[in-house]
Amino acid sequence: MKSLFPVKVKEVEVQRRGKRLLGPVDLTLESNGLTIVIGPNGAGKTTLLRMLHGLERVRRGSLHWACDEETARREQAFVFQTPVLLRRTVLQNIAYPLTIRGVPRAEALAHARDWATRVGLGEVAGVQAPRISGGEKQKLALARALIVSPAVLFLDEPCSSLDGAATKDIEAVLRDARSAGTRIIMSTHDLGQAQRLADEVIFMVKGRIREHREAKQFFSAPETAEARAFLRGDIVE
Ligand SMILES: Nc1ncnc2c1ncn2[C@@H]1O[C@H](COP(=O)(O)OP(=O)(O)OP(=O)(O)O)[C@@H](O)[C@H]1O
Repeated sequence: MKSLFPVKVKEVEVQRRGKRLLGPVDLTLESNGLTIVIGPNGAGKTTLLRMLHGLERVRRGSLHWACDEETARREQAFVFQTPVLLRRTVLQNIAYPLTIRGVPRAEALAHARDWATRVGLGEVAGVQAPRISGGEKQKLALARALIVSPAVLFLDEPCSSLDGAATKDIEAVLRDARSAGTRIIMSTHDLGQAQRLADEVIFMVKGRIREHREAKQFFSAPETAEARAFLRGDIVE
């Protein structure tokens, strides 16, 4: 399969009801590393991820993956901050992306069972998905995204309402996915999580990318005054 990377974003703007939510943004993402998007509330982190995933209408500028559009679309998965679950069992939810791709039911469920165990949902595999806890729902969403081995995985604050144990489990699954070759791009409010996971950081303020750098450099010597203030814990507007 042809690589999706580099993906090139040139002067992209996203607007809603005449208000600019994002941009203009220039960004090139290479094929390696885990990218963490950080910045104050309302900085445009979610909109950036949605734009890259093709969920936002790009009003100005261009977005190009290195492959054809159909491959790019097929090879991406997105884990939303509040996962949408089917009113079925945990196992059936995890198997769903395979069943809609025509994988035989027994095979899809066997694969889903494997994923349920990997993300720590083995015990609740037969429970109706709406009844599981918030942390378990995020694990389900992650397993359901990873079961198709996407080339790219977007996650929008996947641990925002989770306790330490669930966060630790999810970070372990993400590290494994990265080692297995999935290119991860995720937003977080949690600076500790950003430091634990990031290979590179995108720092946003007011719909613009202010820094895009290797994580160690960003955290040890941020270039902009806004990033320095943000890392100190000051309010950045
Ligand atoms: N559906 C919408 N209609 C109008 N404005 C919106 C909509 N969704 C988001 N916005 C605005 O767009 C801007 C960027 O929002 P976005 O959710 O991308 O930021 P964020 O950095 O992810 O924020 P947070 O950290 O609070 O999740 C914000 O000013 C937000 O109020």
